[in-house]
Amino acid sequence: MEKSHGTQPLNLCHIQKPLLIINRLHMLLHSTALGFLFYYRLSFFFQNPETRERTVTPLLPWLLVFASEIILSFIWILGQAFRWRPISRTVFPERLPEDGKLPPIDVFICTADPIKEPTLDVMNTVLSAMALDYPSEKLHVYLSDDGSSVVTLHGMKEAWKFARLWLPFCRKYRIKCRCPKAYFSAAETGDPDSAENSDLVEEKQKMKEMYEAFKENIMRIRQDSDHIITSARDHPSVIEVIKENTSDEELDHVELPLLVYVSREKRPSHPHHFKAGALNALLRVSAVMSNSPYILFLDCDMFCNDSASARQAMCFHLDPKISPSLAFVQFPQKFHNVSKNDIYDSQLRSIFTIQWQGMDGLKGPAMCGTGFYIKRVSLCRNNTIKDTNLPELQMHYGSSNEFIKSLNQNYRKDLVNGGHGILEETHLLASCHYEVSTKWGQEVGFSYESVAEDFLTGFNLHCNGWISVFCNPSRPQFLGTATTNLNDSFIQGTRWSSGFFEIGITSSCPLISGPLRMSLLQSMCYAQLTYMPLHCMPFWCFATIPQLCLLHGIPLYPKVSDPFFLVFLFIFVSSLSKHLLEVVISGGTFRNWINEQRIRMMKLTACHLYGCLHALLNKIGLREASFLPTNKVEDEEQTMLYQMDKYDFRTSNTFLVPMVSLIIIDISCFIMGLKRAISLDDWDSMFMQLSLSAYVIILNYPIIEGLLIRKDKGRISPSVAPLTGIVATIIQITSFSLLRN
Ligand SMILES: O=c1ccn([C@@H]2O[C@H](COP(=O)(O)OP(=O)(O)O[C@H]3O[C@H](CO)[C@@H](O)[C@H](O)[C@H]3O)[C@@H](O)[C@H]2O)c(=O)[nH]1
Ligand SMILES: [Mn+2]
Repeated sequence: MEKSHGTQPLNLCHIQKPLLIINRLHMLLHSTALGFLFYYRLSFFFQNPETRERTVTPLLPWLLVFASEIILSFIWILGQAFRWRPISRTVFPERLPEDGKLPPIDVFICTADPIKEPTLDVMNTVLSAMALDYPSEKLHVYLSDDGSSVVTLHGMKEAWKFARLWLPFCRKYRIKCRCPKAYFSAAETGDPDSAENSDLVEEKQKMKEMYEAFKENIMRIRQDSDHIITSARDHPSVIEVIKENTSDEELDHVELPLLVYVSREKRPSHPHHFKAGALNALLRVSAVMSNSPYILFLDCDMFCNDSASARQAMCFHLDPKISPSLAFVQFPQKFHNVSKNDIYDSQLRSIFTIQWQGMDGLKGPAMCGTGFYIKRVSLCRNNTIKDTNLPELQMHYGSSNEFIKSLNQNYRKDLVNGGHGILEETHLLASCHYEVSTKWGQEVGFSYESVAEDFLTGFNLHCNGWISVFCNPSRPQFLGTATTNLNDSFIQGTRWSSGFFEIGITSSCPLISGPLRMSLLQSMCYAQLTYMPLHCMPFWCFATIPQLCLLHGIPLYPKVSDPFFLVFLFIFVSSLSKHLLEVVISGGTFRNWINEQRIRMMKLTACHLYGCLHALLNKIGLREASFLPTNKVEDEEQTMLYQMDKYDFRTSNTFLVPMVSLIIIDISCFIMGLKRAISLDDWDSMFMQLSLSAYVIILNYPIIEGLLIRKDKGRISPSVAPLTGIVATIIQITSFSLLRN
């Protein structure tokens, strides 16, 4: 086996043949049906004006519904690019060269708020990263603290002390899950059975006590520093290499990765650009310290669940066939706190099964901010500038000559022995004015143009000819904290929609700049993601226009006796069943499918709408971009509701009002429409519209339940009702006057 590397491949790629065939067949059938639909809609305009008069359908609703169908079909066509060539990959880490030949890795973890992101959990992530199965002299862990909190800094020191005990334990017993919290709380971690090994049982117990002590220390720091208030928005930079000596000789000899605390300078006068700004500061600071050619990015809520990820990523980065153009290896985001029925689709199933596998078969998945190993040069290096042109280099990268030297990959500082003068340099690099009139945030590092910094940065890399791969081994490599309440899901969903849509309305729009710089299919994938929030427009139309027309007896769809009825029926059934198939293929259930349809509808009504609005307002300068971190504190009551599949409606009225108004309109139109259909015996022409309203009502049943039936804390507060009543009435009256015209 030793000799085999070099001859045997480090990774393999398989095309998912059956899925590919099903997908393409479905594309053919569905698009044919869409063709018929367009024919039906268009022929309306060429009808003899006299007959049109008799069909009593006014032009406006017909145009609105047709426009919605066009938008939906357009996004559907873009989405087919994900389904064109799905692939999967296998890796063979045992074929990697010996440890001495492995390249160094930096790990970047970022945290922003010690209240919303509990220090103990952040430290668990830090520990799991320090304990990656990789030579420790080649591993450097950096934590960026945007909250600049003493609790976090002291927490790091405690984590360092605990790592001295924890790492040898993990190495000795080859523990897979090296996040202590997860290891001690899980019933099953996939690790060697302790029943077989009495040493392990004993040591595990001891280790658990040590962990409890570590936990208590962190709690104590928290209490002790309650009175120290640092402003997260106004503070100098703090950079510290964590190193604590003990009196224990033996422990002092345990080899640990370099651990660095970085809190960049922040001043109200300078925009800090949220996470992207924090990551760029880390890129610079780490460049003059360890300057590793590869970097693993982690959010503070995402721990390493398998210590093997670094080696698995290297199976791609060290593969001579793809390595020169490979920018990053993306692992899926998986979550430790997702319930079986997953009512908020917190696991983002579609993205991490269907979409990323599909992009992997093209030029590689988009970047998702956490859980990826990237080549440093792909983020920092601009090959068009000559190494000797210092003024131009400084215009690009800023004034630090040390940083510019680091662009030469062989540059490395001996930090363990002091790294003379380096700490001063890092303060310059982490200062808030360092980036002023440089290319940071534009051509260098993470992009500042969108709050979905990861997505845009990945897109730019693909535009510049880089590729990426998606590595999805059966054991989750990283586990994060998913949002498990409506409020956080909405805040996150709004941020993503606005971030994505922002990109769609800039000059770097995937539809324009994409096809010129990457393959057509790859740019279609990006375009689908950026324009996906636009779904809210057709959705709002479909959930109001046909219903209001129903109320007024205006038919918008073919009669049941018309052959075109079958076309519409087919399109509806075909898209629902394709979604069901995709859910089932990725291990989901019928229940998951319904829940996904449901939450998708809720998100469309509220957060995609606001996302698009925010993006437009940001664009014209009427609003300032914001990145609210999600809440990672476990709330018992909320977790209980989530586990019981009950929506937690304790969210802002701005989200609730549109959702509830829509449902009120639908119900009232459905009842009146039904009455009308019965009295006039007009089923034939109104059947489609009746079914559509029924579908919206059934799917949104939890909202009705939350409004009228539930009595627990998570119900929809009755105070919303008057407001929604007003909104619903206004919509109905305007529509009435419009339709009568
Ligand atoms: O000003 C800020 C704001 C956030 N963060 C960090 O950014 C990370 C992600 O924030 P989180 O609140 O967990 O947001 P999510 O919506 O869960 O993040 C998803 O979406 C982001 C883009 O919107 C990506 O960057 C993330 O990787 C992806 O997991 C966390 O570690 C935060 O500490 C900062 O460092 N500085
Ligand atoms: Mn998160």
